[in-house]
Amino acid sequence: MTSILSTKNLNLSYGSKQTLYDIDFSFEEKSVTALIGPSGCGKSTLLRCMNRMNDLIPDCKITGDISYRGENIMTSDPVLLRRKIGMVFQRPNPFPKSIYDNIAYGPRAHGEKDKKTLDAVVEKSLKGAVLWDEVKDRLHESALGLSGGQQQRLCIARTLAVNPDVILMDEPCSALDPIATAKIENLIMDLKKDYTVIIVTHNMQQAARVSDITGFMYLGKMIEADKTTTIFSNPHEELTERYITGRFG
Ligand SMILES: Nc1ncnc2c1ncn2[C@@H]1O[C@H](COP(=O)(O)OP(=O)(O)OP(=O)(O)O)[C@@H](O)[C@H]1O
Repeated sequence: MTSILSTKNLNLSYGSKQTLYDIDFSFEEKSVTALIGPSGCGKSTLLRCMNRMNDLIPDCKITGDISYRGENIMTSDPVLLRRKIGMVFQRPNPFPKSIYDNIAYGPRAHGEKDKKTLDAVVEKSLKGAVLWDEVKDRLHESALGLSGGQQQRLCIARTLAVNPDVILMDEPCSALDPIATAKIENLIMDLKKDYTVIIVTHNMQQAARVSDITGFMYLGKMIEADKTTTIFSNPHEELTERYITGRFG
């Protein structure tokens, strides 16, 4: 396995409140990594560091290194970085536009004007997010008319449309019912053939089902990270065991 993103001595504070402590972590290419841990332990904060979403938060101070394919992300262009490291949020957030225009938005913003090319990107991205068959006959209808689960797959398709390398997912199923959740989970397992996926989840069964590697965080520290099967069957740290057996959190 090859490391695609890594952190070294990563510390982060919001104002005077330190939230991440000395995180040393490597994310492996074309695999699914789940970040788990009790509420407030810093999972989303760590995820947001990976495409510099925390830059948008005033008073957020980061020290240490984060590298993406060997390059320091703190000195790279954040717009290009976010194209390569896309993000899917907790609540589906389609634009109030047609299904087609949601997907074409990113490529157009990057200068693509050719209709045939855009048509092909829209089809490929929707197929990649396993949504094409459900929407191919209504591409020019509003995305807001889709169900919650369809909207979340649309948001994943919108991320795929700009040809990312890594997809960050922050609790992507927390607003969805079990059937829609199962579809997204299957999609995540499919996506790792072509992409690196990092997912924050509160749902330990979900982490166990979809991820190859799991990192357990507690109070801003990465307590333990290992193969998901090891974390859930034979964790090294007692704290991890207590968390995964439901004794706290
Ligand atoms: N924009 C912000 N400004 C100030 N503090 C923040 C901000 N975002 C998060 N925090 C604080 O940082 C800590 C970690 O939050 P974070 O959202 O990363 O945790 P989490 O593990 O993802 O939690 P949850 O599982 O509840 O989403 C919390 O104490 C939170 O209140």
